[in-house]
Amino acid sequence: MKVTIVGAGNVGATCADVIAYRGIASEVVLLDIKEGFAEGKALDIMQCASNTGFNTRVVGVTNDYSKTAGSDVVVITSGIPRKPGMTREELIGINAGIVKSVSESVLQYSPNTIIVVVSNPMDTMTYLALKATGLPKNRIIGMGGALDSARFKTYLSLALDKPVNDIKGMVIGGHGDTTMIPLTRLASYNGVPVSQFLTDEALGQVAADTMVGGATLTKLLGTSAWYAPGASVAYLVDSILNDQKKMIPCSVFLEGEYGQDDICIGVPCIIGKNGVEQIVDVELNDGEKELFAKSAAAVRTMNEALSNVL
Ligand SMILES: NC(=O)C1=CN([C@@H]2O[C@H](COP(=O)(O)OP(=O)(O)OC[C@H]3O[C@@H](n4cnc5c(N)ncnc54)[C@H](O)[C@@H]3O)[C@@H](O)[C@H]2O)C=CC1
Ligand SMILES: O=C([O-])CC(=O)C(=O)O
Repeated sequence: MKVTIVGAGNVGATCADVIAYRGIASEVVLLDIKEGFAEGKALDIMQCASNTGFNTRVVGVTNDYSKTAGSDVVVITSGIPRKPGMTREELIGINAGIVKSVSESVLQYSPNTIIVVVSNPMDTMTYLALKATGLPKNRIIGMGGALDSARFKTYLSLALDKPVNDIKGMVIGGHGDTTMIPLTRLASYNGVPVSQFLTDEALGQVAADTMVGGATLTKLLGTSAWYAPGASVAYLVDSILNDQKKMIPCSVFLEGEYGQDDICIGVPCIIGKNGVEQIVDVELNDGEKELFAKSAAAVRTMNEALSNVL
């Protein structure tokens, strides 16, 4: 199985590293516009193989899309990240043009591929990739919910002082500081609702920390995060390539689901070899429905800014 990752920066290279290390694909192509950069990252990752025990071939190329031909999955991480104090939405001016041209270029060589969009503002970039390529909606997947849910589970684990892998939880809605919706009501510690162990105040704090999870890291690091984002993309790619049919919140095109139309936004999906195989209809309560509608309204406003590229 072959995966191409466009953008060999922090997120793209980390994703390639996790995919190789875990043997998720037999070949990974890293592509970047910076001369020699992807080649260097690929070589560095390949030189881990004998000491960590993987056999994945990692190839780096400078803007040569012919080397990406026949990819089963293409991950788009190309574009600029935010700096402290910025929102993801402020990246649209530069990233929209990049995501549009990259998604068109990859399809020339991999017409049957599934595209995973990572570049921010991710929900709007996913919508742009879908509209620009005209691909069927099951083949365009925005990655944000897998990461936000990982952060949610991390903060729950810290608040509960329990192992993170005993905790289940999902974040839906937009991938923005104010648009994501951590589903605290449905989160559990080995099947037991976390509300049995945490006060409303503590749960509210977990939700608030989750929502600004990316901003917190951006402030600490001076640029946005990459370890958990790269691992979250690899987790999603694994579910596609190995047809795991995991339920993962992803930004996908809605046609009536969750009361929304003509928008890409995070909802729980079954992810397998066909990409988005099902949108799972979780019964939300009135408060959650209201938050989802507000989140969708904000994403829709952002999408209006695409009128000059679409
Ligand atoms: N959806 C999510 O959950 C997350 C999204 N992100 C987003 O991912 C994007 C990448 O973040 P980082 O890797 O930290 O940035 P980075 O700056 O480390 O890497 C971006 C790379 O894209 C390359 N690039 C730019 N234009 C290109 C083009 N036309 N073709 C090929 N490559 C091109 C640059 O040369 C650079 O190497 C940002 O937009 C960031 O906001 C980051 C983390 C999580
Ligand atoms: O915070 C950012 O800008 C990058 C991102 O989407 C994340 O880490 O969640």
